[in-house]
Amino acid sequence: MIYLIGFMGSGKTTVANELSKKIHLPYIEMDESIEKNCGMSIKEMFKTHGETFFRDKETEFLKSLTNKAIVSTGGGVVLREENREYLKNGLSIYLKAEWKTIVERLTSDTDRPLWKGDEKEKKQRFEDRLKLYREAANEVVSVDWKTPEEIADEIWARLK
Ligand SMILES: Nc1ncnc2c1ncn2[C@@H]1O[C@H](COP(=O)(O)OP(=O)(O)OP(=O)(O)O)[C@@H](O)[C@H]1O
Ligand SMILES: O=C(O)C1=C[C@@H](O)[C@@H](O)[C@H](O)C1
Ligand SMILES: [Mg+2]
Repeated sequence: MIYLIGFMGSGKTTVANELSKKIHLPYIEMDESIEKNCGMSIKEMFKTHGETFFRDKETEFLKSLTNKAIVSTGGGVVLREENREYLKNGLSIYLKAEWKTIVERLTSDTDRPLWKGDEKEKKQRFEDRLKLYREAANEVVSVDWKTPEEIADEIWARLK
């Protein structure tokens, strides 16, 4: 299993799509799959059942995958230690983005329930997560100033 991990907006979905075409492996979108399984959007899930409910579903889904695939994970999948250990046992690639890159990409986003609050709150969440991504990663790839294709090529080169 190849897991792409990283903060919201780092490009996991975009790069998973690109990598999938390159190496002919199916790609799974964790957020979307969980939404489908639960019959509601993540935004709705946070609102009606709370974050813990979503995090339980996330761990459950992560551990349920069996067939080899590229998995675009949710940005917060690294919050639980058991998930970090699980990811590290596969092949997990951390798409590392600068704060500035994230802000540029998510400026007008309203769908991500944890992309909220003032700039300071969002930046704090970003900084608190950095060490968790590193802890869960087998490989780190910087994504700033690179096209999705260049990033997919770099990942592919490291996998060979
Ligand atoms: N390398 C890139 N260069 C320029 N724009 C990019 C790049 N990668 C992603 N983007 C853009 O940034 C935004 C966020 O990307 P994407 O949805 O792939 O991130 P994500 O890591 O999957 O986020 P989330 O964790 O919230 O699902 C999208 O609008 C996407 O088109
Ligand atoms: O960073 C996070 O905690 C999240 C990222 C998204 O991918 C979703 O999984 C959800 O919005 C939570
Ligand atoms: Mg995504």
